[in-house]
Amino acid sequence: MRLCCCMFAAGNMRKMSFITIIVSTLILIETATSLKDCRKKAKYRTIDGSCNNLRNPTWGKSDTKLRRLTDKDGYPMVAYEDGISLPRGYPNKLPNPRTLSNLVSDSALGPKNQNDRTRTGEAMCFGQLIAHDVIETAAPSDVDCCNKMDPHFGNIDVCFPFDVPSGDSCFPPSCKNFVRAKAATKNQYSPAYREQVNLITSYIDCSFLYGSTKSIAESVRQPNSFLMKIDPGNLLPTTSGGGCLKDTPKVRCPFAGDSRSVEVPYLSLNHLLFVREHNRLSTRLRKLNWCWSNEKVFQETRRIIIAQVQHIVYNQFLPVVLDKRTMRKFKLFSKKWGYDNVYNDQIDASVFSSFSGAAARYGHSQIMPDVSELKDDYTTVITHKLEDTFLNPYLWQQRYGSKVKDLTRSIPQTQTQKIDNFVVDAIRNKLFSNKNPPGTDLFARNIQRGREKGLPAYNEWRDYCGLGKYEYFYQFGEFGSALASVYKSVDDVDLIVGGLLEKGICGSVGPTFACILGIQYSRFKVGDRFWYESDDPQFAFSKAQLNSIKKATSLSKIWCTNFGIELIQKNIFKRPFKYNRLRRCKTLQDINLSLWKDHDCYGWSYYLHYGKHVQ
Ligand code: HEM
Ligand SMILES: [Ca+2]
Repeated sequence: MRLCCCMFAAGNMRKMSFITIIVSTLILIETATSLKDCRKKAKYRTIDGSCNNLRNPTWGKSDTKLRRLTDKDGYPMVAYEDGISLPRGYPNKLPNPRTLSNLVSDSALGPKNQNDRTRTGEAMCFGQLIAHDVIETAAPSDVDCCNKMDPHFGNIDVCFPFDVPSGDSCFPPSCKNFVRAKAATKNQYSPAYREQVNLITSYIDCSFLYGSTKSIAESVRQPNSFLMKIDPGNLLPTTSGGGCLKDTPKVRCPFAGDSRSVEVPYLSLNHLLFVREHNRLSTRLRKLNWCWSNEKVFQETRRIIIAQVQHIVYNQFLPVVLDKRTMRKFKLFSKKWGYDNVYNDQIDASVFSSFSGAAARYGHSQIMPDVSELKDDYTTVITHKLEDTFLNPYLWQQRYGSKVKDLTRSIPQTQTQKIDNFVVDAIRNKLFSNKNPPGTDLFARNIQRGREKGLPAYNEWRDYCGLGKYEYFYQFGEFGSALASVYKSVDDVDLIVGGLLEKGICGSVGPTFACILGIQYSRFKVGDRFWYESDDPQFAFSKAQLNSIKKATSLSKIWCTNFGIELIQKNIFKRPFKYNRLRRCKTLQDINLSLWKDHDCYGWSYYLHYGKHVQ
């Protein structure tokens, strides 16, 4: 057994190049079996992301495996303790995650004011929405790993709970439940190591709005219509059951294209934004092109909304996450005008594990401690503690959504927390405390998640990114000695811990996370056949339409139009300063939908009215 462990020690396993060969074989086999199902000339994306890549139709599809990057020698970036499935450091080679969380991410250890000087609350909220467009790792929800009576208790394949050590300032010594992400089912072509499953489409395709499966896609749409379902008050539609707080009246739990929409009000409001935008644009398209079928109006609207979101992500959102050099290095900005044929069918856009398990979670450090309302005088503020709002739709649902305007007026005016190693108490000490008291610690969970997913340690990623490994703890800066007190080696430091301790340029993420995010966001773009700047005649926008999307799309305009906000700055992710001052909503440009006027409809209309068909 000992021998076996040595053989498969985390580092050694990466030297097993046959795994890479097996992975590529697997992909080819998947391709061969499902290519025939693809409609090669389809104008619209499939809901589940299949057939985006015509050579490998399952790339980026929902309900497929997460990927691993391969290092320069072609070995996968994976680091299970036994090389196959045991969490990195298992059973006790690495520090307790809660101890680490207390040592490096307790906001009491940081400066008094941890607000970001330039970024707004929406920089955080939209970050979560986009994270929920690309990744939802499958995990069982009904297991209690701290309960001896649970059939999975003590089974490391399923359970990986952690202890709260004595002397904790918030929790009594106790066991914290932690269930491992579901292992993907294996077949003869699978890699030897455990892999996880992404339940949603990896593409930036607004699956948070339209769903990643046929059944969700159907349930969010109004039957026989081009519209999305809404509730009275123009709110998210509701259902009985769902993941809401148990005090929520039985039939009032909201649902959306992604199952996590009710996690926090910030997120629900962002979901609501795009439901409203879909209904706004589709209603206008229907008026413009009365001869289109409901399905055509729906799909054309979907295509425009996805283009808007892709444009916002790459030109407005990512620049507040990544420094300019990284944006340029990975060619993330769109071209100012016209088409840009970036598509490369060799690039797999599927999410890889260290993106979802660590780097893309940078946003947890940005979460603000309050949800606030801002009245229309733009000075009166009412705040609600974040911990009272988890899984609770009451705030924005009450009185047919009467508070939606005040809540959404506030988000672009509040400051987000800095991207750093500190995490607010609501998230680190009270996560879901209103559902399962006394709650849990999201930072500790992130550490535990990285280990159970076999993510290579921080230093491996520094090496991968060409940044050079750290040799001494002092290189981690002010928290180096805290790390030295619990880790045995610099090489052991967890990716999420080291990544968030790095300082980025002008408040963006540090170099290791910039590298991981840069690679993944480049793949989302270059690996997406339906990328909005494509000139593929099968589905491309006309040049005029594309230029209108580029020129007139801003999240600020979509926000103020759909929420009825009077004043907003042009760049919603940055606070209103000199060059980004507050202005009237109507002064911001809107997409020019008349460019979607279908002259065929007008020909028919003329024919019906005047008995003569003109083209
Ligand atoms: C606003 C409050 C937020 C809450 C309450 C929250 C909560 C959570 C929770 C409970 C998880 C699962 C943790 C685990 O067990 O592994 C999670 C995962 C994640 N979060 Fe957040 N989060 C928030 C905001 C954000 C933001 C702002 C971002 C990014 C900018 C983000 C990115 C992610 C990512 C990428 C994952 C991994 C998803 C997966 O693999 O399924 N979250 N979050
Ligand atoms: Ca998606």
